[in-house]
Amino acid sequence: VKKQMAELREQIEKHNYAYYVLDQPSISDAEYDELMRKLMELEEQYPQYKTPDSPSQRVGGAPLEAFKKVTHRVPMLSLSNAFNEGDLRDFDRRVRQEVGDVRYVCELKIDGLAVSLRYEDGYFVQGATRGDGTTGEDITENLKTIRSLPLRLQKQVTVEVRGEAYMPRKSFEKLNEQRKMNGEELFANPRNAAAGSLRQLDPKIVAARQLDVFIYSVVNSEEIGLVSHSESLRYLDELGFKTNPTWQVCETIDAVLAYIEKWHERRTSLPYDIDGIVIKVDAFAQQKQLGATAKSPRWAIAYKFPA
Ligand SMILES: COc1nc2nc(N)nc(N)c2nc1C
Repeated sequence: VKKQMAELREQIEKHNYAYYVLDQPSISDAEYDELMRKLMELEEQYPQYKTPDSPSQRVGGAPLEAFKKVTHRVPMLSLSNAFNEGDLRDFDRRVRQEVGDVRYVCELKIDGLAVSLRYEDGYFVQGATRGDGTTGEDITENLKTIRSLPLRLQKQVTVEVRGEAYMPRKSFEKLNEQRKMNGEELFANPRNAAAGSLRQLDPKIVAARQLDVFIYSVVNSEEIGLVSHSESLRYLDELGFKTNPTWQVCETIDAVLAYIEKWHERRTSLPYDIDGIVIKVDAFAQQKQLGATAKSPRWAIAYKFPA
């Protein structure tokens, strides 16, 4: 039975990955539900074979009294902003003055909320909100309900990663439909809906909100031996995280401006809200040279779309 349950977990997480990370369903919902039912029945009968990474942990346990506080070992900084081409050219000039020739990585800035996820030997052990950058709230149980968040990585590594939890626009519209029917106050936008959902003390409510997450950085990248941001993004894919596939290396600020133009036009075709573009120096050695202020990294900037 123990082996049968391990195989069931493996199978269900494989379908989970295909559906929620690759967006390519591998079995029908009915078959998936049947596998889940079978696993939860066996976990009822043989609790001794239940494991922390079991997909049954995603449906949400008992509501919490309150959220525990979490101190971030590496502060979660916020990005400084650029509002026009001049700001971006100033950023590029300053960076080149300090580090010489440089490559950037451009990414969509998802309009959600920053989260930090810790894994030990490949198992998800804790997830927290940004909070004030130093102290956040432990929302581990709520984050487990996000189907694209792996409960166990493809490698047995101890890693801390950061990303953006968000509510896809379809989930947002469905949620507000329901709230309208129940005469409840509507959420103003997907970002508020995601923040409000992750602050729920009852994980079962969170599970129903159909949140998602994009992972965009490895905190202990040096320890792991990664040398650039683009390499980290590939590493995150290998570990089984959901990363946003639209990132691009840009050798010049003109290429950055072109990327911004492209995604400013295309953003309504995305299934989630973005509020800008993030530009990062790719090489970690150069990021280190540029360092950070108390508030923000000096090797990255967020270009905000005009409201
Ligand atoms: C390096 O720090 C960051 N990187 C980011 N990257 C993306 N794509 N989106 C963000 N919101 C973001 N936020 C921060 C603080």
